[in-house]
Amino acid sequence: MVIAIDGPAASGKGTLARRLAAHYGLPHLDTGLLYRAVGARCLADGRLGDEAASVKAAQSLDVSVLDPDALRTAELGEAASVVAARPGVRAALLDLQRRFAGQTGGAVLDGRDIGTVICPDAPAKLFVTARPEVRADRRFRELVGRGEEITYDAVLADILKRDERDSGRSSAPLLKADDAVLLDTSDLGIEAAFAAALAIVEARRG
Ligand SMILES: Nc1ncnc2c1ncn2[C@@H]1O[C@H](COP(=O)(O)OP(=O)(O)OP(=O)(O)O)[C@@H](O)[C@H]1O
Ligand SMILES: Nc1ccn([C@@H]2O[C@H](COP(=O)(O)O)[C@@H](O)[C@H]2O)c(=O)n1
Repeated sequence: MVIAIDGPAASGKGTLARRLAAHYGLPHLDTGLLYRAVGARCLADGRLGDEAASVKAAQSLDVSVLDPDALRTAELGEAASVVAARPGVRAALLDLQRRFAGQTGGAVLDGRDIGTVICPDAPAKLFVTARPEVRADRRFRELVGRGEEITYDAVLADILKRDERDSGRSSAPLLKADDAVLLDTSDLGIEAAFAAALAIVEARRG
């Protein structure tokens, strides 16, 4: 079974994707890490503004060496969102995501365009969201917990800016697929959100 999970930044989709993958014994791909890795390469080369360089970075991405801890910074979230708006970057990362989803037994993928572009035929699709202030608070606590020096206001501003860029781009914008189930986790703790997500997937399985 393929489970496709989309939603805006820090909505909790990765947490739910990991929990669902563990529950069903499926492999999980956090597709945001791919764009973060491309953004990181471009930043390191001083070429974030260079579209051709970002496409090349995406084409030569080695997914076996992705370091989630190093990639989950606020700076790389922003860089990822910049390169992710470029059609050539998205095209370069399409096949590997589809191959991952096509594994025997299925997979869980989370991102922005999983239900709309990468796995349009997935039987179970969730669109996970939460109010921006709630998402900012969760992400602020996470980043501070990991030692980043950042303010709540800066995190909220980053989230709003990324939401706007991700939703407004012409190539694979952040969108709820018509057949995705909306799950607002604003007033749900992690366990309650997982129970709700599991119920949605079970209903689709049945
Ligand atoms: N329902 C919840 N209640 C409280 N905290 C949550 C909940 N879901 C997730 N979190 C916490 O919020 C933060 C963001 O969650 P997560 O990384 O799953 O979001 P995401 O949508 O995958 O983010 P991104 O798009 O940036 O990858 C994490 O610190 C996570 O532990
Ligand atoms: N399927 C995807 C996944 C991610 N992006 C872009 O990457 C940025 C970082 O993603 P996180 O999930 O790690 O926050 C995100 O803001 C998007 O711009 C994407 O376009 N498609």
